[in-house]
Formats: sequence, structure tokens, C-alpha cells
Amino acid sequence: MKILKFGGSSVANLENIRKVFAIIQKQIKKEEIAVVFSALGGVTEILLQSAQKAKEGDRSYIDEVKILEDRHFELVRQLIPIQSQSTVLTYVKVRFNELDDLFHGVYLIKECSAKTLDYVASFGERLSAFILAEALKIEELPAVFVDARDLVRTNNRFGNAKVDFFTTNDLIADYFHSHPGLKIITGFIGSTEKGETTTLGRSGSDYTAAIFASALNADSLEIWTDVSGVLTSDPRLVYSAFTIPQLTYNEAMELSHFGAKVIFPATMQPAMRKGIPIYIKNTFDPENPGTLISNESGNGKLIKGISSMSGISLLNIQGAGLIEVVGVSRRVFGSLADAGINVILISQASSEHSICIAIKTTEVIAAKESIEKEFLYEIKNGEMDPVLVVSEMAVVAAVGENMKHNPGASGRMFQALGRNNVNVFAIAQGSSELNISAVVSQADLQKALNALHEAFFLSDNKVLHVFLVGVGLIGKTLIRMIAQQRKKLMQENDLDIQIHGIANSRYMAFDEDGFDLANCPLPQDAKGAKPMDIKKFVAQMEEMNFSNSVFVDCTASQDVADVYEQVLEAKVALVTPNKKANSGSLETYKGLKKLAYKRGVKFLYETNVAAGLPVISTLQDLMLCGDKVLRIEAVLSGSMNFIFSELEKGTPFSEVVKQAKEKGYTEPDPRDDLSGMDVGRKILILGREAEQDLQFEDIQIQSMVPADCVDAQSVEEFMAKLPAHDAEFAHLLAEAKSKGEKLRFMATLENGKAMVGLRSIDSSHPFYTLKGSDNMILFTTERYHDFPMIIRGPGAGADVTAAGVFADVIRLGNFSR
Ligand SMILES: NC(=O)C1=CN([C@@H]2O[C@H](COP(=O)(O)OP(=O)(O)OC[C@H]3O[C@@H](n4cnc5c(N)ncnc54)[C@H](O)[C@@H]3O)[C@@H](O)[C@H]2O)C=CC1
Ligand SMILES: N[C@@H](CC=O)C(=O)O
Ligand code: NA
Repeated sequence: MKILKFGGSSVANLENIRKVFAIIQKQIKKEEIAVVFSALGGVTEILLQSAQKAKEGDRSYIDEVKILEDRHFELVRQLIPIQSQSTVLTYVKVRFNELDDLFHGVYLIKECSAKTLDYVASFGERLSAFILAEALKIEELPAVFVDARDLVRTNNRFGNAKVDFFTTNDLIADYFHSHPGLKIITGFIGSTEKGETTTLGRSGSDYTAAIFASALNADSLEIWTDVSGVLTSDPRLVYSAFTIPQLTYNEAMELSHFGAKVIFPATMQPAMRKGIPIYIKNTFDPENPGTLISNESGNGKLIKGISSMSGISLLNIQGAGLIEVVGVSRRVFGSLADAGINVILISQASSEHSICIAIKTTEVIAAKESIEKEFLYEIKNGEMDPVLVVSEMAVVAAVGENMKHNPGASGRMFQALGRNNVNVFAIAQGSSELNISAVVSQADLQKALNALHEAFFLSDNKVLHVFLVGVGLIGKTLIRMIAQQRKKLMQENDLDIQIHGIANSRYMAFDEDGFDLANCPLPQDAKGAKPMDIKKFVAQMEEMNFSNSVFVDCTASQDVADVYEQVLEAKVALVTPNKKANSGSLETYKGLKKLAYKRGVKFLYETNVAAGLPVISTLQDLMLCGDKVLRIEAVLSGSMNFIFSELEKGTPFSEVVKQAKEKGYTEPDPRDDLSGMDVGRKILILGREAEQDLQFEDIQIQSMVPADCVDAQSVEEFMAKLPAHDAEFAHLLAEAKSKGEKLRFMATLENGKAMVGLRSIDSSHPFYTLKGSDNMILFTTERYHDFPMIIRGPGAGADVTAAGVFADVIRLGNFSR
């Protein structure tokens, strides 16, 4: 025997009822079943509201009830052929006549007791079960309508009646024994010994189903609803939440306590006591296995679900006078109990200096008052502080029986929260080890849930949430690369990269779900685009509060570099090819590194020097292993190398500068390259990475920008002035050529002194053979002494740079697993 229960949403309309009937038809072929129905979706609420209106003398209840009546009539007409309708229509009409009389009575005497309300509510289930039983007969099933008031005996606590199981079990067993057929049972209702109608409280129809399952020693109980079982977390907050295949009764109770509304613990009790397996199934996706709740724990995951509760406040009761005083907690909790306040979570450190209590925010004023009244004397004497209240809090809880005797759950939980900058205000874990609860701020709730969900369930699949400032050449190329590689990264590296914020100098836009990267708009074309304001951009990123957030700066802007501190402070990782921050003051450089370390987030900038070539990371490795850099000699500018090597082909200087710009090698303003500033910044960064305390002023730089071009108002004006200088550069080249040499724009750093400028080098020099946008870096160190370590390859251009930025982003995915 199996009991099936269908909730209000499953029988809300004809379309849904057809699905329910298909499920019943399928199941009845396999085994004996009985079915419990709720009222049609929304009917109970309308009945109770109408009673309230009648009581208040508001005659609009008449219209409401009429609508209900029509809805039931309509359903009968839809479900049952005309020649068989009369019995059902009569039943429905008689019920509504009774309701009319009842409401009229309530209207006249302006009184509606809990007893009357129960009677009113009972019409919902009686109507639905009767109509559906008759409709099932039309489907040629041996349906028998069962009014549960005849079988479920309760006390007279109207609204939430207690079941007399002794009598009820006998009545049910006898009835089933003596009545064949497919029983169609009204959920939610029962009756007292005197025959007064009662209701079973919240989720009463589930309870009815469990009562019948228990009385009949059913093999299983199926609760059919509109979701596919109990989910790992609230799907409105955690998009990746999924159905938990199996739960123990205890786990289900813990999860539902925290708002997994699918099942209400009290209703499971009768089935639980008998160890009857309960399946939570989806009427609208019947093939989905849903969730099985039984004595078995199922899979070996450390936890089963992550629950939460919002609208929480913390009360902190503290004071020196509380230490080692016996009876403090009795008085605290006694006063709360007297005020009828439910305590949700308690935490007291063994120093006994404070007791921390979580309660519903709606009860906070009463709670504070009652405790302060109790401790009036102690507060007056300064032995205790006034009760401290922190509101706008939420509780997150990891739930699962496998945590028992299985170290690591709390470690994983708090590491995930900490890494994502979620501050924990209080913690509680009972010795049952079934649940670890943490109080966090309401603003952090969604991030906390997602971080925990990922840590416990998706540790194989990490999501990085990117906020990209600078959708220019490099930024656009980066987006394209992520779009192309995303599927592979997900499948083979369990890494998902989503972009949630984009900006250029004029516009910014955000997308909660992540932009469609294959068709990513430019910031100005995106939905909801706003004028760019870097402070607002960072504020929005913080407000979106994603776990594993990454700020990627693909601008060359100082304004953007100025927000790095705020970004790292918010525990958001940072990846950038922009050299401005690291080549700013030494204090800024050191401060950012220190801050990233302190906040436990990564700050990666491989592309600050030589684009995607592994220069920074290599140098960092050398330093970590205790090497010492003696000398750096390098060609660090892709555009400058291109310019001076292309010059050799006889192309005029102004023309090769134009080409370098078109090829995307130059800085947004090519004067940054020609002036040696860009190379200066790079050698400065390398020096700093080599642990030398260098300032920008320590670098001697030779500029290649002709004097009359320095102050050009725009890049265009600058470019226009260049042809006038072609002859000077042709002359420089001819001079070098005459000696069999080549021109290379290079940087050296030795003995704390850095120099940047144009040199003429002979064929014995390693830089002689460099071509195009090549960079080359020679590290002479204590360990690479006789022959330097050499890194060489293209050091500018959209692809190699964006790929370097991309690699840094991917690296983040590996760090925080
Ligand atoms: N192009 C290359 O080969 C390499 C470039 N880099 C660096 O990459 C960065 C970007 O270079 P490109 O993409 O070539 O430049 P770009 O000029 O094509 O793009 C820069 C983008 O930043 C935006 N932007 C500028 N100021 C901004 C602000 N205050 N707020 C928001 N957005 C702003 C611009 O609107 C533009 O979309 C630079 O820092 C550059 O030094 C690093 C290595 C190689
Ligand atoms: N403009 C630079 C590229 C970025 O660092 C160069 O030419 O090397
Ligand atoms: Na690099």
C-alpha cells in the first residue's frame, strides 16, 4: 500500500489535474494506493478571508464565495461528461448553500470562532476530494470518496487539533479493511468525538497522508508538489541548487526548520515513527526521482543542504559581573520565555563574559525589554551592559548527518565564508553534529549561501565572477577568448568564468546572471548602461556581493588604479595589465601587496611586463627561492622594438609608429612608448619585484618623442606632426648601419640604477636578432651567474596580452580551491 498526497498547486486547474490523474493511473497499475487531496490551489485562503470579511460586516464576501462556487462548477463541467454531472453538481451546490448560510450567520452575529473557521475551511478539501473522486470514476477507476472527518479523531483544539492516534488508527484500518476501492481522502480535516469538524494545522494535508500511511503500515508515502524534492539550498538565492536525492528524517527536519518549505517536520512524525519512506515528488516532472526521506542517509557527501533564515537579530548580553555567576542563563532564557520569545540560536564562549542569542527581528524590542527588566539591578550597578542588539542578520546552516565524527565540515564552512569576506557574528553547533549554524549579515546572505554551496557541493566546479573595467583592445580580446574557451574550462577544468560588470571610460553595465559572452555588448550598448563612474562601479560590484569576485582592469588609467585598495579590501581578487599602480609610489606598490596578503586575495599582474611572457612570475619564483638579481638587461617594449626593427626595412619612422599603433602594440597614447615612460615603468616594476626599493625618479630615461610633439593636444595631432621627423630617425639608423649595428630601445638595471634608452648594438649582442614586437629579458642572478636566464618572445599585441590576462584569471580559479 502506498499513500499519495497532492497539494493545492497540483490540483489548481484542469491542466494540472490531468497530470495528477496520469500519475494515479500509472501507479495504480503497479500497487494498491490511496490518495489524499488538498483543496484546489488558493481555496482555503479565500474561504478564511471570506469568513473574516463576513465577520467584519463586509458584504464583498458574497462575491468571493460566488467566484469560488463558479470555479468548482466549471471544474466539474470540464472533468465530467454532461450526463454524469448531476450528482457532483448537486453536491457542490449543496455545499455552497451551506456555506452561504454559514457566512450569513457569521455576518449577522459578527462572530467567527476557531471552531467555525475549521468548519468553513473543511469545505475546500471536501469539495476537491469529492469532485476528483467522481472524475476518477469517469476514468474507470474504482474511486471512493472518503471524508477524513469520519476516520481522523482529534481533540477540540480548533485550528491545530491533536490527533488521537489510538482511535484514528483503528478507524482507518477498519474502514480500509471493509471498503474496497481507490480511496480518495480529504486532507487537512478531522473531527472530535462529538463530530465537530477540526483542522490539523499547517501542512495539514501532508499530516493526513502521514496519518493514513502510519495507520495502514504503508510501504511508502509520496508527497506530490510543485518542486522536485528538497533542494540543496534556496533556488532563489543559489542558482546552482539541486535536488537532494536522499535525506534522513532528522536531516529533513533540520532543513525544513530553516525554511525548506517542501515539508513540515510535524507532519512527518507518524510516518517517521514507523520508518515509512517518504518521497517528495514533482507533479510537473513526474519522472524526476525527487527526494527520498527515510532512515537511510544515502550518499557520502559531508553535508546534505545549506539552509538559511532571514529577519534575524542578535542580542548580546555581556558584562564583567556575569563571569562565574550561577543562574545568569536561567534568568536570560526565563525572561525570554515569559515574554513568549522563541530563541533561534545560542552561543556562549567559555570565558562566560557574554551570551549571544539570535531571535526573530520582529521580537527584538520585547526581548531587549524583558532581559533588561530582569537584570535591572545588575545594569544599574554596571555589572552588566545594556543588551546590545545587532539587526539585519541572517542564519546560514550546513546540515547533514555525515558531519558526525567526520572532521572537516566546520573547517570547510568557515574557510569558504572567510575567503569570501563574509563576517561571521556568531556560531552554534550542537553535539548532535547535525547542523552548524553561523550568523552573518543579511547583506552577505546570498554570497554566503553560494560560497557554502560551492564549497560543499560544487568544489569540483568553481565559478569566477569577473568585473571588467576597460573594454578596449585587450578587454574585448579577453572577452572573446573567455567565450571561446569557456565550455572547455567547465568540462575539463571545472572552472566557470562569468562576467557580471563591464565598463569603458564612458559607460558601465552590469548583469546579475552574467553577460552572454558570445554576444557580449559593449558597455554603451548593454541593457541598463549607465555613465561610467569608477566609484559607483566598485560599489555596485560590492553590492552584488558574489563569491569569488575578480576585478580585471584593462585600462591604462590612474583613476582605476586608485581603487585597487578598495577592491582588495573587499576581498575581491585583482588581475591587471595596467602598470599604473605598480609603477606608482613605492608605498603604493608595497601597500597593495601587503593588503592582498592580509586579505587573503590574489593580485596578479603578469602582463605588466612583456605581456603574456612569463616574466613577473619567473622573477617571483627566483626571489621566493632565495636568488638575488644582480643585473637585468631587457628589451621591454613591443612597439619600440617593432618601430626600430621595421625602420631597418626602409619604412619612414612616422609610418612605422602608425603601424605599431594599428597593430595594437602601443599604449593608448603612443607617446607613452616613445617617451620611454612605458619601458621605465616596466623596469621599475621588475626592480621592485627583485626586492629593490626603487622609485620612478631613480630611473634615467631617454625620450624618443621629438620636442615639438610632446605637447600635442591629441594623439591625432601628435601623429600628424611625426613625418617632419622621419629624416632624423633615418639618420640615426644610417649611423648604426654604417657600424654594422642595430638600434634597440632597452633598459638595464644594475647596482640599484636603472637606465632606459636607445642603444646601437653589434651582432654579438643577444638583442641583435630581435624582430617585430619581440621582447627579451636577461636576468643575471647569483644562481644564473655565468650565463643569464633569458626570456624572449612577442611582448605586445592584443592576443598575447589578453591571453596573459586570461591565464592570470584562470590561475585564480586554482588558488582558491
Ligand atoms: N596593447 C598591448 O599590447 C598591451 C597592453 N597592456 C596594457 O593593457 C591596458 C589596455 O590596453 P589597450 O587595450 O591596448 O588599450 P585601449 O585604449 O584599447 O583600451 C583601454 C580601455 O580602457 C577604457 N578606459 C580608459 N580609462 C578608463 C576609466 N577611467 N574607466 C573605465 N575605462 C577606462 C577605455 O575606454 C578603453 O575601453 C593598458 O594598461 C596597457 O598598458 C599591457 C601589455 C600589452
Ligand atoms: N605598449 C607596450 C605594450 C604594453 O605593455 C609595448 O609596446 O610593449
Ligand atoms: Na609578462
